[in-house]
Amino acid sequence: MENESSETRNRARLAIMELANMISVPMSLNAAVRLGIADAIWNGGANSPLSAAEILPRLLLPSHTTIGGDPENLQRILRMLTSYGVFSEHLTGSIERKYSLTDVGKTLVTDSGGLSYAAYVLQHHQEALMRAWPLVHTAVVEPETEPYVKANGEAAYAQYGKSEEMNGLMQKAMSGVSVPFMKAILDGYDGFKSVDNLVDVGGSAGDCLRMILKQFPNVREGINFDLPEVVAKAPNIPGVTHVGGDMFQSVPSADAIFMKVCGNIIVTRIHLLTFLLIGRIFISVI
Ligand SMILES: C[S@@+](CC[C@H](N)C(=O)[O-])C[C@H]1O[C@@H](n2cnc3c(N)ncnc32)[C@H](O)[C@@H]1O
Repeated sequence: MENESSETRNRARLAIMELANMISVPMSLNAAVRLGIADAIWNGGANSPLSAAEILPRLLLPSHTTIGGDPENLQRILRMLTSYGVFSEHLTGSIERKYSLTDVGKTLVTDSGGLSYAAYVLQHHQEALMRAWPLVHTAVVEPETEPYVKANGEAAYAQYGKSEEMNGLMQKAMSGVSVPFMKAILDGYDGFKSVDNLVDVGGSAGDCLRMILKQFPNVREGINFDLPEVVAKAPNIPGVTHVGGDMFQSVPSADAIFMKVCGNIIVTRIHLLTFLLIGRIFISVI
């Protein structure tokens, strides 16, 4: 082993300690969302730098909070997330630190449609997922059963289907991520202009189809295909038919197939899916 006092060893020890404590970053982010810090600072577009004591009365504190909250602990969360680019810290002569939102922080601000990335943050830290993370090592030694199933007794989507709360959070998270993403896609992509009917496989609440149909009136029929429990909760969208089923069994036919997935849940099985499909396929992975 190298000399323990060398610069390289010092940096390595710090790096491993930072990694060991890394959980504090997403947990602080989760806390910031639960408290509604982004909307409080945004304050209808002002985004003026505010101290922790000024932010505190604007937060979503439960009604039983008698002491009005703790500004010091709030500041710890603000400083942690400032290190990761969510907030900007302002030191203006006084010793009081003030915080505004960066572009990253602004993704958590609720828009006029009630959406933001906040639900995505909450969805990724819900209790069932948090129970699975400490079991990741078992995916190596006992790969037959995935950690989520070991922790919760069934697969994630099966569980979402039974729980209104989990299903609702999933749909809200997907809408929050997909609406701005689809705006960006539709700004520069015109591949739907010769499509008459389109099926969105794993379309969740149908936001992507709604936006495609609005921009491309030539798409006369949209089929939002997802698990039966998911489409049962999807809203009515003119021109869109919700169809429930399992994509690994079959998918409804159409001129073209649209598939937007976040992460690798479905991508790992896309090779199987492509055998089931006929027609043009538009796959987007973010
Ligand atoms: C990560 S979400 C993506 C949702 C949507 N495409 C978007 O980008 O906003 C994956 C979607 O696939 C759906 N899904 C998962 N397994 C499925 C299956 N076997 N058959 C049909 N849909 C499925 C889920 O219910 C969920 O709505």
